[in-house]
Amino acid sequence: MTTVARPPATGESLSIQNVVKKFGDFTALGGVSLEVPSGEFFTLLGPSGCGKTTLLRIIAGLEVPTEGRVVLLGKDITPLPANQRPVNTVFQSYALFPHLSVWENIAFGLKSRRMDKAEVERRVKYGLEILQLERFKDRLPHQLSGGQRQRVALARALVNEPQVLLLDEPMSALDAKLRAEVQVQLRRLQQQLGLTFILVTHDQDEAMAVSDRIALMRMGHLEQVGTPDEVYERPRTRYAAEFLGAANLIKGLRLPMGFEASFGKLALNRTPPWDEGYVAIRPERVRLSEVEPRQNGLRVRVREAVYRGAYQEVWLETRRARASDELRESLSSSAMASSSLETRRARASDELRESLSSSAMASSSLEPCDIRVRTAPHPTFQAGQELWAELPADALVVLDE
Ligand SMILES: Nc1ncnc2c1ncn2[C@@H]1O[C@H](COP(=O)(O)OP(=O)(O)OP(=O)(O)O)[C@@H](O)[C@H]1O
Repeated sequence: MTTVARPPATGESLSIQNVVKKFGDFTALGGVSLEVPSGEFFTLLGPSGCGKTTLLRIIAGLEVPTEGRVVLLGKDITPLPANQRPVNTVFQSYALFPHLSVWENIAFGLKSRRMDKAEVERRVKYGLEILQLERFKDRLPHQLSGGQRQRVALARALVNEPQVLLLDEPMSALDAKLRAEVQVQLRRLQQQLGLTFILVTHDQDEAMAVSDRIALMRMGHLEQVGTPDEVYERPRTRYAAEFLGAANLIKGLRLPMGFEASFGKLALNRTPPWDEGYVAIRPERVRLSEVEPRQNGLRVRVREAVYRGAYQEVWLETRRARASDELRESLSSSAMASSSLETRRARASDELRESLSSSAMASSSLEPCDIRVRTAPHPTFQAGQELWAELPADALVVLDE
């Protein structure tokens, strides 16, 4: 790819100020505020229907906000129609003209703006070069692969020299392998050009791979905004922890020096803001060993271990989870003789009581808890194996809600 000097960051930004969007009685965006510095790759991430496309369309000028403003480089662009904004959008469908060649597709918008012929030539040549499309310039869209079509759509948007490029799920039509390639190209292109890119996606891997910052959206609100590692390593809520990869969510009670879960006490690095709530730990942060760790060690039993090539996924049952499973089993067995039922019920509930490490716990709503671990593929673990699991304090994230 051609090397183009990245312009110095101006520090000026796209500013979304208190944007509300209502469709009749339905509130699609409930007061969203955001600052995106120039030259940033910013991603709106969230599940279907959370409002990310609506926000993108408001930035593009394709939708009018019910309340709030969109300010670009210090100028309020809220009243400007789409074609007068220094913003271009690449859509999911690419929307190429099937009867026009690659060259003509890229030139189309420029020509319709009655741009000088020499300038059209210069810009199309630049677009073909930056997206490595020179060899395909005379082909029709149906003679291109999905990835090549996607690059034509990008070139067509870039030749308009927008200040902000909006990307609405531009990779969703590509297969997984090609998508990963295009992600790398897109990131490299954005860094070369130093343009502001705003991407909409529901794919968390994609968001992590390309973005400087991610805004995780939930039902018309921003749940959390941060760099990929901030949102992954330090999710603030259960929703954020679960949306960005797998997480063990452990419910418990605040103690003066930590936290008490159904299976025992854990040291934390931060005092929880609640009396009863959740901490999270990523499966790859749990350590397994034969020897008791110095801190935050749990005696566990392997419920299931699945070999996945590059890693191994292990489900562990904690002592409390096991005791309560046994209790449930013994209570639900109708075939048992009533005398033996009484004995077993008494034994199981004794075990359960024993495993409750505090009296506060007995009255709380703490659920038994399995721990999911992602670890090296070897040595392989076996179902039934007894082990120690360490939940390091620095990997336990106290969730606010
Ligand atoms: N023109 C419209 N009229 C009524 N409701 C709409 C309109 N456009 C969007 N909505 C609703 O607003 C909500 C947000 O839609 P939006 O398209 O922004 O979601 P999204 O997060 O981009 O989802 P997806 O990933 O499925 O595209 C949805 O519940 C949708 O049904």
